[in-house]
Amino acid sequence: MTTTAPAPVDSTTAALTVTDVTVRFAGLTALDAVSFTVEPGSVHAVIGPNGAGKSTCFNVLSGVYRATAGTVRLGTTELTGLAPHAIAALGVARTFQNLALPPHATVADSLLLGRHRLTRSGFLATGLRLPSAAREERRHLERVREIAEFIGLEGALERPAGSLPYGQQKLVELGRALCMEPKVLLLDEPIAGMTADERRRTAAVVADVRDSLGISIVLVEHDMGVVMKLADAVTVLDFGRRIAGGTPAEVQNDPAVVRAYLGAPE
Ligand SMILES: Nc1ncnc2c1ncn2[C@@H]1O[C@H](COP(=O)(O)OP(=O)(O)OP(=O)(O)O)[C@@H](O)[C@H]1O
Repeated sequence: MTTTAPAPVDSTTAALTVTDVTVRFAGLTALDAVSFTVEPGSVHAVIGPNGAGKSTCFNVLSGVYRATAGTVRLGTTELTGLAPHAIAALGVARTFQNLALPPHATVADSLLLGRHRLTRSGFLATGLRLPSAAREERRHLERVREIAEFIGLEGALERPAGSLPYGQQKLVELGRALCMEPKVLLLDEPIAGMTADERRRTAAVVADVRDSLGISIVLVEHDMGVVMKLADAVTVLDFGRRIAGGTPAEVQNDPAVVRAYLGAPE
């Protein structure tokens, strides 16, 4: 579905390693010593029934919540306890479950927001319209165009992002995260609320992000069909604990997973 793929990130992208992460909220253990590894260039789904701890896990990875104990590392770089912007700057980008696009900004401007941390020219150089700043701006716009093409929205660059159908707005969000040139992309229910067509299109883009760009993806998703089709590995949570992990086929047949989903007695 894509024509021009943006240049791939370093194919030796590091693994994202979650080790014994525990998160406690007053009296409640939302995550209990959870460990898993997101292999470079893979789609790793985190699933589980309602209240299992998926969002909490996502929020720890993106730095919104601080783990009570345990570590998160990208390669050898410690991410534990860093602020969200610092984690993003180290190459872990996220999308949001609810749309977080400025309502009147064009698609191009929305994508450019993702380039912000990569912008070198200072305020003064840009303000004075120095040639170096102009060159840099051209480079960013070129990249924005490539990424718009990658997500299939090159024809919509000058349209207000808020005027697009919901599924396309979600793709703009994904594109904005890609504009950060991440090593790992955290996707929080990327297809929730979409039509069947939008779901198919988004799933294809997500697969393409892995296959063409080599970016690792952590996918928190309720739609089992999509998880089973897209994921290379699955971590299953229930009541804050990791109850199973493996390939989609392995976890699907795991009695603990079946019990957790069906609520059958032990
Ligand atoms: N900020 C918070 N303060 C207190 N408790 C929280 C907070 N966030 C989550 N929890 C609790 O932690 C547990 C895990 O919630 P979490 O939202 O991570 O689960 P989930 O698997 O994402 O659920 P769902 O599928 O319903 O979104 C729940 O019991 C929830 O009520």
